[in-house]
Amino acid sequence: MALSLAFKKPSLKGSIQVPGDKSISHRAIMFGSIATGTTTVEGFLMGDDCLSTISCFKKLGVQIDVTEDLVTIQSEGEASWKEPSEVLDTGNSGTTTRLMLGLLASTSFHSVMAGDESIAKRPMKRIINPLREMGADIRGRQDGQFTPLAVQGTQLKAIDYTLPVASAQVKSAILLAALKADGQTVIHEPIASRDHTEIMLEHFGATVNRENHVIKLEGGQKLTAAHVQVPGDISSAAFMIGAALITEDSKVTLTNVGINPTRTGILDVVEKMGAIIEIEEKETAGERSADLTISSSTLKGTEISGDLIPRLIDEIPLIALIATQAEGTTVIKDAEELRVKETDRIAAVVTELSKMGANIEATEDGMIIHGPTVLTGAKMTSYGDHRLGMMAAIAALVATDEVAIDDPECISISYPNFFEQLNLLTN
Ligand SMILES: O=C(O)C1=C[C@@H](OP(=O)(O)O)[C@@H](O)[C@H](O)C1
Ligand SMILES: C=C(OP(=O)(O)O)C(=O)O
Repeated sequence: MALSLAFKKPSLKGSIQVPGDKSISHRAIMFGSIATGTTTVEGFLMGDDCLSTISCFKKLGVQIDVTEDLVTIQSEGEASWKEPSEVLDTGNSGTTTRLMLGLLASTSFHSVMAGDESIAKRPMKRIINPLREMGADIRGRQDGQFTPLAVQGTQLKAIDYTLPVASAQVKSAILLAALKADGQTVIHEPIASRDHTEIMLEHFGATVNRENHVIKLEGGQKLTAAHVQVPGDISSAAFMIGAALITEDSKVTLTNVGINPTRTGILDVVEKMGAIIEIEEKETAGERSADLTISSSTLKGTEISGDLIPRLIDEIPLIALIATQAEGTTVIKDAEELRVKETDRIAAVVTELSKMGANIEATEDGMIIHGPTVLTGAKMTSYGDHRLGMMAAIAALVATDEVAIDDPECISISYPNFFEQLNLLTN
């Protein structure tokens, strides 16, 4: 159902707590299902993607209870998992699909995994190639490049592997498979990607050796249940950061936002563009978090490339939008990974922002944006991609006319109360 947004150049004021981090929420369910005992998760993201992860592990026989404030996982470890009689449906979630492959590959049973039409187009051989080197038996379309994927679990062996792409999903799938592999697995990561898996392995009692972009994990380690405190998702917070920056007379506080350094590229970039942003770090039991206070700012263009890209990969649609309001040129390079997310996010961002009058052009591995430009109303397509839907909604705040979004429901993939919170800040 389409949604029409017509803001009257609003200012944003107030304080909100964005929903829990999607990457950490996925991993809390996975590790709670691997560990022996009762794991509790506070601040879990009740978004579609993370609910897909819960659904898949319930089909493996893991007991998972969900209330508004707490998710409780009771498991006797991977050995207690049951061979699923149903297809494991991963919905729209690349993280669920790819990390589960690492776990299913080392079980003692057969399983089949499939997702939605977006997942069916996303590359899986980047995961299956290293898992096959470990001895995994995985079949799928085009020799395992695409779902549906059939996995015959087996005993795996350790590998020494250099990641061909800066992907935390590839790294994490190998680490999860390595937990039950014979020997020590070594992963070389030329460019750092988010390290939530490494942190959570240690949180659940495993020993992980990390130095100079090399990660070593001994197989056979047992994990023990734990409590997980999930901070707010900085990838969701990014949209509210951008909203405050590009509107006039705004001041917004986002409480308890995760500031894991492998995820804070967005903060580095907006500060370099001239953003007025206060960061007050909090004491937490889990990963680092902070209260962020963002005020309307005059922004200037910048260049975003190299090692910075994996630290803000999901924020690039939002960054492209704020670049349309910045003085000068913004160049985004080395971001070819965007072409294999839920959509081809380079093509989609350029097409959609161009509809609103943005001066933006696509390159093979990124985009170039000239600003500032006045954005007009338009009929925006989300392509079923939550981050495109949110980009369109934030763009509507500064558009001269009404903005229609074709599938606003897709935003619940990662931010189920997005419109509720946006309305709270604009009223
Ligand atoms: O490991 C994760 O939780 C994620 C890793 C990233 O994907 P890649 O690892 O494919 O870059 C990111 O785009 C995704 O939203 C979540
Ligand atoms: C790409 C994303 O997630 P996933 O890879 O889990 O689908 C995202 O959240 O932008």
